[in-house]
Amino acid sequence: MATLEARGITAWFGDHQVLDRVSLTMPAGQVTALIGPSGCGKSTFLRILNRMHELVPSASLAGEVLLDGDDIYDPARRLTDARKDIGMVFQKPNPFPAMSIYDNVVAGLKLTGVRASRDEKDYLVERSLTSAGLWKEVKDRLRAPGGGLSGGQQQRLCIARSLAIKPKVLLMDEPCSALDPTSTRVIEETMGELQHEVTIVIVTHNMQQAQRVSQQCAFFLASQGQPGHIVEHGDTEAMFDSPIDPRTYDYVNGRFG
Ligand SMILES: Nc1ncnc2c1ncn2[C@@H]1O[C@H](COP(=O)(O)OP(=O)(O)OP(=O)(O)O)[C@@H](O)[C@H]1O
Repeated sequence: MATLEARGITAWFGDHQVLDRVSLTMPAGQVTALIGPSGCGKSTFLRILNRMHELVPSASLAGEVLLDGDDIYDPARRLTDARKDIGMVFQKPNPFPAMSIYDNVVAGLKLTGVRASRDEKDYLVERSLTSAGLWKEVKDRLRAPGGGLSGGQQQRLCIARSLAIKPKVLLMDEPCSALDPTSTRVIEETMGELQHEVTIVIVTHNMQQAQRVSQQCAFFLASQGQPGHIVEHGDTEAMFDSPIDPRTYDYVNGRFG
């Protein structure tokens, strides 16, 4: 578990500036929700937090991302270290469909250069699936393909896959938007339990979800000619009950976006 701090993040795709000097502290052991209308740069910001932004050829950025004080963009740090410490779960569950549930969970180990014995893997699979709230449902069919699970189970499998490499931070980009309400509830409960072992940052369009799962919240906005920036951030309860900026009030009350 670690505190993630973005300082003065400005981002471009080619000459299109999409973020302007975004600074935000995402405290250890808490869930931070990033909210705001479509296109205001939430996903771009999230992808900057684990160095995925640089995978887009036209992308560039300025600013710093500090993980417990260490800049993840420091040239002396390896890219794989940032990815190992800061995991990501995407909108659409993306397990390897033909691979077994077991192998899906341990799939990230090789990629990050972690060697593990059979016993260690067995332990890691049970631990990660338990943390992701999926163990009881799959413990008798660990050799069945991951693609055979329901959408909600697949998303929890992806969470387990991320947890297996023991990240300090877990980034979640609209993790429930492809799921039904029951699966959404299960993922939200899982997040509540996970936050004691990993710092969570979630992008969500669902205001009720932001209120249910997060303790911190940041409202992003982009407007004509103005790149995405944070209008207001702070305690989730305060942001929803007594926002300072009228645009935050309008957004959290469903008046635009
Ligand atoms: N790969 C890309 N190449 C060029 N422009 C991009 C790329 N990805 C995003 N953008 C642009 O960057 C801006 C911010 O997009 P981003 O996806 O970060 O916003 P968002 O707030 O996450 O939106 P949504 O809520 O719809 O997912 C948009 O103008 C978008 O068109």
